[in-house]
Amino acid sequence: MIVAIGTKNPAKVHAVQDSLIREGHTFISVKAKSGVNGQPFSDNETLKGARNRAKHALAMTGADLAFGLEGGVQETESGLLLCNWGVLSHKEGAEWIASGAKFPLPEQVANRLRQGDELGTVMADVTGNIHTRKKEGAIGIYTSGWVSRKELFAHIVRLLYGQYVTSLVQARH
Ligand SMILES: O=P(O)(O)OP(=O)(O)OP(=O)(O)OC[C@H]1O[C@@H](n2cnc3c(O)ncnc32)[C@H](O)[C@@H]1O
Ligand SMILES: [Mg+2]
Repeated sequence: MIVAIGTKNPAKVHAVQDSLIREGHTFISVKAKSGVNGQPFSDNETLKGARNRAKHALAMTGADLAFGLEGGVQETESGLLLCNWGVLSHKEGAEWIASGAKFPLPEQVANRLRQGDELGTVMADVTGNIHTRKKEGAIGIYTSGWVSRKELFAHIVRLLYGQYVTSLVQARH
């Protein structure tokens, strides 16, 4: 099967490829538009970005399945939480969704986002490395490496793919 991934960000691409390594699929990664703000500010907007990326990746490649993975933030009473969403779209129209683990960003980082900066830019300033969003990510920095951005997306990928496999099993009964 051909599996598309709606991004060129290696943290996301490797999350898909490594998680599904034993499935024998062919992967194509394409820069797919999210159609939402560069820095989504709610669960809904982040999910919408993931869905748009999955749909666009399917259309751009003619693949059988496509992953859309999107990062955003969500304002809560306990601070600004990093949130991540994924959508897996099948060419026949079926779709599965899943979100990732959440944690609060430090207040000084959260305040820059509230003022309009993107997290990728803020993390580049904090770490002095413009590639942080493609590597360990904010989650890697603020957990001292205990959870990386790739691991976070890998969990979402397994939640999505597992739901897809379950639908195949159920279709046989
Ligand atoms: O190339 P794409 O797939 O767009 O990857 P991205 O890193 O821009 O990721 P998103 O668009 O999904 O994330 C929205 C914004 O949040 C940033 N971001 C999200 N999670 C991050 C993390 O863990 N570390 C650093 N920046 C992060 C990201 O750089 C964007 O500014
Ligand atoms: Mg982006």
